[in-house]
Amino acid sequence: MILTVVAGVITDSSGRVLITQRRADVPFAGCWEFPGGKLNPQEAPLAGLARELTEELGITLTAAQPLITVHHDNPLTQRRLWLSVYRVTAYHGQPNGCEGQPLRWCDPQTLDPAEFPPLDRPVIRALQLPNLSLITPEPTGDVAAFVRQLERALQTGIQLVQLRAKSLTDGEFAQLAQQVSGMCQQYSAQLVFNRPLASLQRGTFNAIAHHGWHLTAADLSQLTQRPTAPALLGVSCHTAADLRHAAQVEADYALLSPVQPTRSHPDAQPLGWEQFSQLVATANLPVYALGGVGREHLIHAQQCGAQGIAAIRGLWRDQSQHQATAA
Ligand SMILES: Nc1nc2c([nH]c(=O)n2[C@H]2C[C@H](O)[C@@H](COP(=O)(O)OP(=O)(O)OP(=O)(O)O)O2)c(=O)[nH]1
Repeated sequence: MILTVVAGVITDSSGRVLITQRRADVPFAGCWEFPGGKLNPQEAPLAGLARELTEELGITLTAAQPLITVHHDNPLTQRRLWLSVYRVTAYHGQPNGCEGQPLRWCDPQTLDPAEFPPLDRPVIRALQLPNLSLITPEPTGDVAAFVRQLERALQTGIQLVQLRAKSLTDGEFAQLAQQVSGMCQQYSAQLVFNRPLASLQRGTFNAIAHHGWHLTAADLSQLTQRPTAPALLGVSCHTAADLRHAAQVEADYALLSPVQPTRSHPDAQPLGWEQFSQLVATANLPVYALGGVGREHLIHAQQCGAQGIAAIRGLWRDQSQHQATAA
């Protein structure tokens, strides 16, 4: 049996999101959740969301966009629950706990998955992650120029940076990472290191503040559970099996590639947007589109269910810089 639940993320003018507490006499009693509920038979998702938000909060929904859809199979009840979460982008009225439920407005970065039903974990991650993810190109020797260009990219609003420098030794990487980490902190951007799993597990870069890990699909396949060390764990995926494994080890997000033909991997067979959306639909974690994409593909990627796009070339220098360089 399939049960479909819709929920809405309502945001106030300072970016805080509204969460509500579940009653004591229902499953997941006392947990916090995003307001919403079960769809009625034949009910369209947005109509169901509008009904639930009126019943629970006394507001009138006028616009919403998909954020993420996640699912859970319960082997005991043989029930699959689909939870589709929308960002509420416009509504009328003032939210109230119409059913006596407590309400809280929270900074998304402070949401604690332990206070929510387990299915909300990827939903919370989706709220905490930006929609653009920069992968740095291979550094070519001039570290100062590399860091300057990174700063320009951060100034365009990049909030998630993957430092990828395959040609550097661990020692060289650590030196560069110190500077990159300082720069990312200055712009409040999240930073992940793309290094072999063994180096990351050895704690080679532990002295460098506040970084997460990014693992290749090959390294992901070595994991049997989420490593305890990084606060943020990103993984590269190319297949449905990779995505399943990423969700099993509770990675925070995946980069799924290549969506389109790309110069960096000319021999790889592109997924195309249709297959990309099919894979994202059951991924159970936030997924970025990677491979031959840039900012101009962001809206399309999100329409395909993605968190956003990840790119090297497409985000390292933005279009205006390209034009300035060309001119
Ligand atoms: N609304 C909501 N439900 C969630 C979230 N996360 C999550 O696992 N769920 C699950 C819990 C429940 O199994 C199911 C929602 O069912 P529910 O019984 O609360 O829905 P409802 O409001 O239609 O309740 P009712 O009228 O039938 O009493 O979805 C979430 O963030 N929001």
